[in-house]
Amino acid sequence: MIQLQNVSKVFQTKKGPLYALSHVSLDVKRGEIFGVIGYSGAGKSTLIRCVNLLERPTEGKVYVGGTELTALPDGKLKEARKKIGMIFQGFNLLKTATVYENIALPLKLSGVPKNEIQARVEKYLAIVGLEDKRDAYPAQLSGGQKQRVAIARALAHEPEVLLSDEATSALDPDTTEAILDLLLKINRDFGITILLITHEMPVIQKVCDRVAVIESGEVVESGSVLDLFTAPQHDTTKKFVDSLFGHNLPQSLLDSLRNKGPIATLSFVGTTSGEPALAAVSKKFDVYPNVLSGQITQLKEHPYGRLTVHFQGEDEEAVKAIRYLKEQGVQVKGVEWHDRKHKRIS
Ligand SMILES: Nc1ncnc2c1ncn2[C@@H]1O[C@H](COP(=O)(O)OP(=O)(O)OP(=O)(O)O)[C@@H](O)[C@H]1O
Repeated sequence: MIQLQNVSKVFQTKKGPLYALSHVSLDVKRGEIFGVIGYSGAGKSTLIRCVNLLERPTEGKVYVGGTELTALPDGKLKEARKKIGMIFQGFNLLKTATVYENIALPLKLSGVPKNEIQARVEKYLAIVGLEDKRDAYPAQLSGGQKQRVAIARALAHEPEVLLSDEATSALDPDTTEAILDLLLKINRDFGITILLITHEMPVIQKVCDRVAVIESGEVVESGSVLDLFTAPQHDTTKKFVDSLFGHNLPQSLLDSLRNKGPIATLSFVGTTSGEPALAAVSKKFDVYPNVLSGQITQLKEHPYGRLTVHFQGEDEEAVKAIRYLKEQGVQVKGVEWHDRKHKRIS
């Protein structure tokens, strides 16, 4: 549905050319929610603005719905952009216009007939749950309500694609949840393909099917959210995933426990695989697994758990226990022994 082929964007600065994007290729499939995550300055805004050509790539091709936008003359580009809605961190509402007018005016400008405008505004205000605010001004709304108006404004053009530029970054956690639920609903009920950029891993975790990690203008890793959570390859991806699971156990505790058996990080997908396997370990082997910290979290489709476990007992028994867990499909990582010389577990 959205394809970036070898897209680069170079800004000319006083210090010379700056590659905000460097040979980026992405393929977002129809109907999916695709996230791009990266730290500040990684190139996220430039990337999303290249999709609707708010920013024109210096090099490369951009396709939306099979049309190469980068090849269109201005008139046709304007038409093609109607298929692409966009929402922003700062909402971008007209302060002097009511909620109704904020949604209606852009429709009028793009030539939608008057009776159709009213029907659409009412329909999409109902979908975002703001029928009672139609005559309010933006200043009279909360951040979450402003973003709902912006979403209704985007949907009123009945786009095939919605671009979300850090849409929840200015919102508190509860409001973020509610807006993300609304994006999930829009994706599910209208089949709208969503491309979002964010620096927040919980956003990726909650709504995305696939994700690309961007750093210094380059995609350093991409894949399904599940694959990136369970087997991150690049250091930046690991940092993002770890940010959700930091354990912060005191070093003195870890040092003293390591003398009595290894400490390992277990990860598993689904509620059934990890915990029962761990419970079986104490019955099958002469080892006592103590959970030092842990979290089971919900990815869009699957529960995903990560536990830090101390295996108290003789090393030989701990080796067997860890091997057994791996056989049960549990990923075992970061095994720390007090004496590493004789341990290899495959
Ligand atoms: N118009 C511009 N002129 C010059 N440099 C720019 C311009 N726009 C962006 N840049 C630079 O391009 C790089 C990527 O910027 P971009 O805004 O895309 O990053 P980002 O990941 O969205 O960051 P943030 O999360 O802080 O918004 C940065 O080094 C930025 O300074």
